[in-house]
Amino acid sequence: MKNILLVEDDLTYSRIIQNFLEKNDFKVFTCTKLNDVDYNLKSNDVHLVITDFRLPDGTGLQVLKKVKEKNKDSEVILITNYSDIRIAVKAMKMGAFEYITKPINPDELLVTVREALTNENTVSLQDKSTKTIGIDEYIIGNSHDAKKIEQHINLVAPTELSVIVLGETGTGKEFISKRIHQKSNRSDHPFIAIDCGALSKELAGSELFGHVKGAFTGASDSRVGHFETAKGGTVFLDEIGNLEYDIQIKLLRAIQERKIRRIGGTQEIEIDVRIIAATNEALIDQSSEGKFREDLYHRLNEFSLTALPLRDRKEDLMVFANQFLHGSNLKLNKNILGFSNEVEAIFNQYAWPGNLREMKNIIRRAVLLTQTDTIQSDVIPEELKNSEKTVEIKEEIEIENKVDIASKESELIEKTLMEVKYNKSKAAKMLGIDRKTLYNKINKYGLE
Ligand SMILES: Nc1ncnc2c1ncn2[C@@H]1O[C@H](COP(=O)(O)OP(=O)(O)OP(=O)(O)O)[C@@H](O)[C@H]1O
Repeated sequence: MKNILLVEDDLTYSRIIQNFLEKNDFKVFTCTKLNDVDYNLKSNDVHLVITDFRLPDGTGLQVLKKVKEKNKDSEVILITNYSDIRIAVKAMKMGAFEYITKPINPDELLVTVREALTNENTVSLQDKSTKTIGIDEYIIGNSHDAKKIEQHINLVAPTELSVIVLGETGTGKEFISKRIHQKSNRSDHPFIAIDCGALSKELAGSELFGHVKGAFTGASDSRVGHFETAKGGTVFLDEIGNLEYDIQIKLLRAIQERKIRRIGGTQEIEIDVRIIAATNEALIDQSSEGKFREDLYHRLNEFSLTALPLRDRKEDLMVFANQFLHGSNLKLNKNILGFSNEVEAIFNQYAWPGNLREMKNIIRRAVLLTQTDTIQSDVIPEELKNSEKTVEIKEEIEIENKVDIASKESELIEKTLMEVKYNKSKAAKMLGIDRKTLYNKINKYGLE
């Protein structure tokens, strides 16, 4: 029996969900606050967490962060209101398995829970494991751009070049990377996907390169890192822009020397991996601003590919929609034939901030709720029907991202300055920027 932790402060609601899931053979633990999550994760062998967004002492995103810190492969389902679409997109970006919206449709909840728990990556929160992606069908698309991406994949796959895949969240960067691996000479060896955003600062080095027994408090056994596990295969570094600066240095050394040393160890271990990294476009700016090491960026960027946002792939839009419809029909045992003209029109004007992932989720939900043979607009979320709001959401997401990057950059500069006792030449060197840029940034963020 699989164990679920439900974090919901509305006790009536919590009881209803708990009863419903227990009737369907799940064991459900409940708590009402963010503060109680740690205790519950520790004391119960939890396989899946379902959390409401609004909690009395925090948010579902904080729950998500806690769970992912404990084990990045564990799945979290977030419950939101329709009006919280931006939160939902953010949650997906942070690694939530799915978001479902209130009022909860029991069938939708059950399908989502079952999917999360049968996901081949799902492991108990008490386990530790790396993530390998499932074999979902890869769709090429019909547009000129889509065909060009496929050509580039075919071109670069058999080489040993490191690749950077650029693109917004949910555009298929991981899918593209996996396809490169599958078409490469390394395809019989592992494809190890690492979400750099979910690596904790303390354990990132150990996750990537392993550690020896006693290397740090809590290292009671030695451990093999992802670079060794991936021997002969491909390491996929997702959200590479989130790697801590000191890990960037270690990574650069590993790539250059083709050798690693486990944390706390003295022995040099040869590695045989190809690296594919994914990021959003901001990495180029981050690199020139010193947040991401330029030398590492160039090492990784021997070849680059860009996954286009869905809103710029109008020709491919319905190809994806129909394929996702087909996939959902199979999964949910339905036989829905297509979309109404109105739904197609809605899809065409929507900005799709969550790109393919968002589309797949919306179609799956629509399939679940449709009782006729065509998907009509009544099962499509309201947000999609209001294009002005769509543009607004997109702009707000962009602003949020910018603010986020700026605050991280300011933190990094401050930390570096403190480390080198405010010696600006040293700080600029460590950050990989010139002194003038550093002075400008100190002024910009008021760090003096
Ligand atoms: N070419 C494709 N064919 C079919 N489905 C796809 C394709 N690309 C992406 N998808 C669907 O979109 C989802 C998101 O893709 P993926 O995880 O590769 O995006 P991503 O850009 O790596 O996202 P993130 O930036 O959030 O890590 C996948 O789970 C898959 O269902």
